[in-house]
Amino acid sequence: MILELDCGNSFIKWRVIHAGDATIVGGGIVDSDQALLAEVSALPSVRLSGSRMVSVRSEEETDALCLQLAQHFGVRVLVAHPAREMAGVRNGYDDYQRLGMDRWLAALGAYHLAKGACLVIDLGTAAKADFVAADGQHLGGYICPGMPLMRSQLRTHTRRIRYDDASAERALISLVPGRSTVEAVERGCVLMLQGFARTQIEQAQVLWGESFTAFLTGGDAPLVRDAVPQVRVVPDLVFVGLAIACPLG
Ligand SMILES: Nc1ncnc2c1ncn2[C@@H]1O[C@H](COP(=O)(O)OP(=O)(O)O)[C@@H](O)[C@H]1O
Ligand SMILES: CC(C)(COP(=O)(O)O)[C@@H](O)C(=O)NCCC(=O)O
Ligand SMILES: [K+]
Repeated sequence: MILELDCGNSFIKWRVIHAGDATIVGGGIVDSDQALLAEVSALPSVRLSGSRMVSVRSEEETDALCLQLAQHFGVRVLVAHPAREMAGVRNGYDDYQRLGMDRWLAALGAYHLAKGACLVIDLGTAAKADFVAADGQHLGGYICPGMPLMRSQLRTHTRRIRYDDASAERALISLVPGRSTVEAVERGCVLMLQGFARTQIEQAQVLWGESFTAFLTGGDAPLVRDAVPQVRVVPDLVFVGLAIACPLG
């Protein structure tokens, strides 16, 4: 069994797959290293033969987690590193090492699935878009604040915007103009995300007409999927790319 990890700025996404056929044994989303160790340990009869990881966290945090995983489960963790070119995709950044590894792997995964021009919209802590042309050239992309950052900026930099998580969730049953602070903020931020996603689709249409595949991923993908019906929602897109970048026998 292989443990796969996607360490974002807010959450660690993990799953355990069978080494042979990649069927999924279990998985989850956790907000700390401790919670990760606890959840993976709680899987019944799990025997890990290897592990692979993508991380956008600091080198120190990433190394510390790898060490804990090695001590806990006795596995060496393969960590994905930047590349100029991989699996037919050429990194489009001026300095390829600066491109976020989650973006790079999602682009590899998308190109692998699309086998042609593709757009990735990834809605996590940050909202990201990346464009890969039909010949595999990564054209670059965009980074904006995602839902958690938009929310916390408003809460932090205003004096009268305060509400709890439960009312935030209730506010999103509809997107009509808000009649309370929580509704106005939550719905406003979702419309911003939807606008971001739509604009990226329009950019792709300008580049490629209708000859492209758009992918939507990241924890907040459900908030925009109805606004961009032409996208393919692939929650594990980063893991698709991770398997390409870090093959394990
Ligand atoms: N089960 C879940 N646990 C935590 N966040 C979730 C969950 N499902 C959806 N989300 C949403 O996903 C967002 C985080 O997305 P994610 O792609 O994991 O971010 P990152 O990779 O930056 O850590 C949160 O803002 C939250 O709204
Ligand atoms: C843009 C990001 C912060 C997104 O992180 P996430 O929302 O996945 O937690 C990450 O991809 C990153 O640190 N990128 C490096 C900068 C860049 O891609 O240009
Ligand atoms: K991410």
